[in-house]
Amino acid sequence: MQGEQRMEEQKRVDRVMRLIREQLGKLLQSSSGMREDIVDIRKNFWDDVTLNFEDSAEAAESAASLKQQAEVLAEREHSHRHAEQQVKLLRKLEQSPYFGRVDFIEESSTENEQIYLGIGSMLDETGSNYLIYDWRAPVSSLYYDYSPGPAEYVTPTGNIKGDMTLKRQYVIRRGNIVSMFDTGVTIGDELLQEVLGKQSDAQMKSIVGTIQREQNQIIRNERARLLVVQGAAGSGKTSAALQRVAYLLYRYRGTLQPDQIVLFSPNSMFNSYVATVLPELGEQNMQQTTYQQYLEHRIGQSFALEDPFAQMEYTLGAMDDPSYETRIASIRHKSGAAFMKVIERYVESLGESGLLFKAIKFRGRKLVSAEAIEQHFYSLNKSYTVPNRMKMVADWLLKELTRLSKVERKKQWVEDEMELLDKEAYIHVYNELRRKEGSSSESFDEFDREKDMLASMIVQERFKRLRSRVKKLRFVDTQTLYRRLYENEQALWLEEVHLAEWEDIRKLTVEQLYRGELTYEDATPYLYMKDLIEGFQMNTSVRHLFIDEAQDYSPFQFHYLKRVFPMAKMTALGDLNQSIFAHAALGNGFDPLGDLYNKEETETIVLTRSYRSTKQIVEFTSSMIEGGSRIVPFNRNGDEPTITAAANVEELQARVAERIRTLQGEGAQSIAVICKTAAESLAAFEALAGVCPGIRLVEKETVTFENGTVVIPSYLAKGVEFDAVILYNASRSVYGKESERKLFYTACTRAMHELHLFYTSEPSPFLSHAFSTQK
Ligand SMILES: Nc1ncnc2c1ncn2[C@@H]1O[C@H](COP(=O)(O)OP(=O)(O)OP(=O)(O)O)[C@@H](O)[C@H]1O
Repeated sequence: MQGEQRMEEQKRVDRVMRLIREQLGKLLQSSSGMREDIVDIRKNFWDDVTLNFEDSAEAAESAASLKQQAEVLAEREHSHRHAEQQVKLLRKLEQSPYFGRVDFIEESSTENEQIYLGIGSMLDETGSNYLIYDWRAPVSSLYYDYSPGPAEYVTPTGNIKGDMTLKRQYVIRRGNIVSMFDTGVTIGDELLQEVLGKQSDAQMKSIVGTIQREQNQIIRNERARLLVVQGAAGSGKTSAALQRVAYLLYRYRGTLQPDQIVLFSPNSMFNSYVATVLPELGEQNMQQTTYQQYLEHRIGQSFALEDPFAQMEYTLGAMDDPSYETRIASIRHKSGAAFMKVIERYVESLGESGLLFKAIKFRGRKLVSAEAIEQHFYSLNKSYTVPNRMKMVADWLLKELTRLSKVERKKQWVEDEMELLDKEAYIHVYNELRRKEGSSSESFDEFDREKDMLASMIVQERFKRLRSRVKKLRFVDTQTLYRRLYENEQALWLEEVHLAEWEDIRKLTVEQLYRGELTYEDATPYLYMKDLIEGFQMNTSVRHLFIDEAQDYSPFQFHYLKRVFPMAKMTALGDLNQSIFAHAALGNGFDPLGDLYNKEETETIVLTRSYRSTKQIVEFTSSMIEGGSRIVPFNRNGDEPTITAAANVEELQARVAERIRTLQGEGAQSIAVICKTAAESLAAFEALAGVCPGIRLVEKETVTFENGTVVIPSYLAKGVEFDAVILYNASRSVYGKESERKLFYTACTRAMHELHLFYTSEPSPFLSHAFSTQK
């Protein structure tokens, strides 16, 4: 029976493969025809339109002809792009046409329909029956959500109920069924076993064939304004997020463009790590960025801006700094949503008095003084908001500039510059005058008017920068205003800051700001203040915001993002056990998303099954954290993690090098030596480079993720995985403080198949459980 079924299925695969090849052949032929057409049209574009501008009727006809030709070209280009996408999809289907099947009898029918699922849809030769359904089609969710038995799926027009009579999975390679099995459980473990047992790629994998039920809920969620995914390390949060992007682009094709989806990822290297997953699914990529990139874009050159990794290096390594405790308190305080209130009150008070402006200067002279701007601002009706008044000030300044530019034209410097003008400028002015006055006049004041015009041209050119600065509201002194927030010790806006450390935080911040430094914890509050004064720079075109590693964002940052992207639904994916930033490191109840949206708009999905690591590694790592017993390992066995003691650093390095060579010898594709900080990484790299050829150092500037052997600081390894992880120095002296527990856990959970830890003198206390179970 089994054999017969398999033969039947193979026959179907053969038929589908034949059709794929036929369709591919036809498409290639017609698409090459289309390409030639396009090249032809582009080449002969101007020959095929009739251009005649003699009178208005002729000109209108020319315009129509031009438009028509452009439309033909656009239409061909569109069809060609579509054909190309279709070719790409068929090429992928040719590798493996489908991975699953469900048989389903709808409640109102007796027909047992067979639904085959693949990475894209395909119709039969009649064009009316689906041979393969796209995995994102409504009916396909049956496969992910149910076992055989009563089942239903959601369509845009309502729910369809029925009975699933069969669920089958396939592994098909180049047109041959390699394996096939019927499954009772949601998605059979056998296939997952096979997928997870593989070596890691340099890029993230697409998981369409083995998406789990809980993951499917994330992927297809359409209701929630805020979808929170709290999932254990390696539970597929990032994977599900990427499939969700693909799903949304499919579900809303035609209305949702890839650039209306933004993914905030933990670092630039991570972008290259996930970059290829979506094209793999046949989609163009969404926009990817990091929070730091956004800050840099907004803050520009105004300050020397610290990045989150520099902040992390400080919190991990600068315990000897006398201001250390103050800085940590400062980070915590400025990360909270309550601090937003302080800034709001401050800006409110600025509406009454205290705003600071910069004079508009030109050639070393003040054109409009700061006092004049201030006076104008406060003369405006106070019932207008601060940003509205700011806009009015800008309009007033632009008018002032127009007036002042006329005065400026008479200045000697203009005369001087005129002498230096080249011939083209003169010709240009001459022609302009002719154009304005018609060809007739050769009047006596010609020379004066030419001079006037040249002067106006020179001044206008130089005033351009001033105007653009005014339009950007650069006349507001936001840098000093931010410092003032801290300078005044008894200010009203600080009323609610009941913090023992506040006095020290205040002083420390003022010092930093005097030095022109803006710390990472100050960056978002600064922007918030700036936006409250100048008006929010909102992005209303983005419809979906994905925040990966959400636990690394502060509540303040989340509220801020919500304001910047007011039209976007938010999907926040995180693991509180991997909260490695100082603002969260100690608070176990830390919940950055607490009150972002109200309850009706928020949905939370918890993932507890961990797919990345072997059972042994999951059991080992989950013993390090509170609530770790809730993490369910996927049933995939491997070697126990090892913990090796070394007498001193030299021996530790020799042992690590030996382990690397063994792993390389065993064929591990990706090996990471994870260190705590950048400084430790550099030292490790220098010690290992001579003895482990090909080893590379990953730094925060590294932008591409590649396979091989790397030395990497813990916080850059976030979100990424490796076949084997070596924890370079798991000594108590390195990971001893409670606040380092989550960092340690994050580092260890990067391992897929093997985990090896090394230490000198005393092991980290986070390993105590591992030791007690070893004995
Ligand atoms: N349904 C699935 N089928 C096959 N592989 C899966 C599935 N879900 C997750 N994986 C694999 O598990 C690994 C971990 O997934 P992913 O990186 O998305 O997890 P994560 O929750 O974002 O992890 P972390 O928080 O630790 O960075 C990846 O190799 C991914 O391909």
